[in-house]
Amino acid sequence: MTSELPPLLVMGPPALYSLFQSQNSNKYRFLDAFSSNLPLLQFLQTQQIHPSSVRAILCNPLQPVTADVIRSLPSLGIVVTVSVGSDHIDILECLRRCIHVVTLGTQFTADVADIAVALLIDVHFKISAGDRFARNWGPCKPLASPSGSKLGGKRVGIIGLGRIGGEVAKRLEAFDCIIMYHSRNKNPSVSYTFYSNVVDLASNSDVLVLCCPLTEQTKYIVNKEVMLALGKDGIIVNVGRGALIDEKELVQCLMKGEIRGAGLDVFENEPNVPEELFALDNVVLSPHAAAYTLDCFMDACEHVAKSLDAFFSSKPLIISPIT
Ligand SMILES: O=CC(=O)O
Repeated sequence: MTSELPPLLVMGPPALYSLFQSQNSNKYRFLDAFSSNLPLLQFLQTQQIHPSSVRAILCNPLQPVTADVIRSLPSLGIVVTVSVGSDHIDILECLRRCIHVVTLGTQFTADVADIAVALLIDVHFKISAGDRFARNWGPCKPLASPSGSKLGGKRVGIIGLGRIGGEVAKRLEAFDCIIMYHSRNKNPSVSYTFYSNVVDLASNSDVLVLCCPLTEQTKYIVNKEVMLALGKDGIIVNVGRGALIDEKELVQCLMKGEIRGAGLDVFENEPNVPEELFALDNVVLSPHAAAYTLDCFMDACEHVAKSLDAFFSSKPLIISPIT
């Protein structure tokens, strides 16, 4: 019976799909390529699936959908990713083959913006560092050093004022922060100061929040020059992609006190996190989990289900713009 279901090649950790899988196990035969160590074609062989019968991939940023993967599946017609970003998918190859690429729309926006603000507050007020301190607080220990200054009035430079960046701005305005931004284009519908140059934005900011997609143009958009321009009182928050920052330089700047701190949800070579960061109290780390609530997952599942249903019944797809 299950062998008659259309195969759905799953590329990404099963935990991310378990909810979707539990709701749709009667519709698709789930092929967990992520947990297999075999090359794709060999894996399919072990499942007795011919490559030409795979028409759909469900993926997430932890496993790339490369041109080689796409080329090995001659009937592939859709790649659905449980993410807003699509940098893990070879989009050019998909375009060349007219393969639909479906990303999430607004399902993760609010949670990611909330976590960006949470990371900033944590780094600024040293909440996680204070938590570690409090657990070993003894009568002879000095109090932790004060956190410096108020969050209100801080100049926050947002890199990428899209849906998530806009929500971060809205939240931080409520904390009386002064918002400024860098984006591909100036947004005429907001009054925040626009900087076309990231170094200029950094020199005029106390905090940089990275919310933009990773592309050839944005890789290492925060390099050493930008970090030095931000300066030793500056904080960086990254909820975009690890490779938006030159991570080696970031580690050096944090260790040398050339910037004040960082709140990081994403890393350049996930799941590897630079070990030097573990000993630093001015860093708050999060395992690419900014959109990790059940609510988000339920919304994402609905979107994925609708997209795959539409594809397999040849109906129009709801396609979010690729960012
Ligand atoms: O990383 C998560 C996403 O792109 O949604």
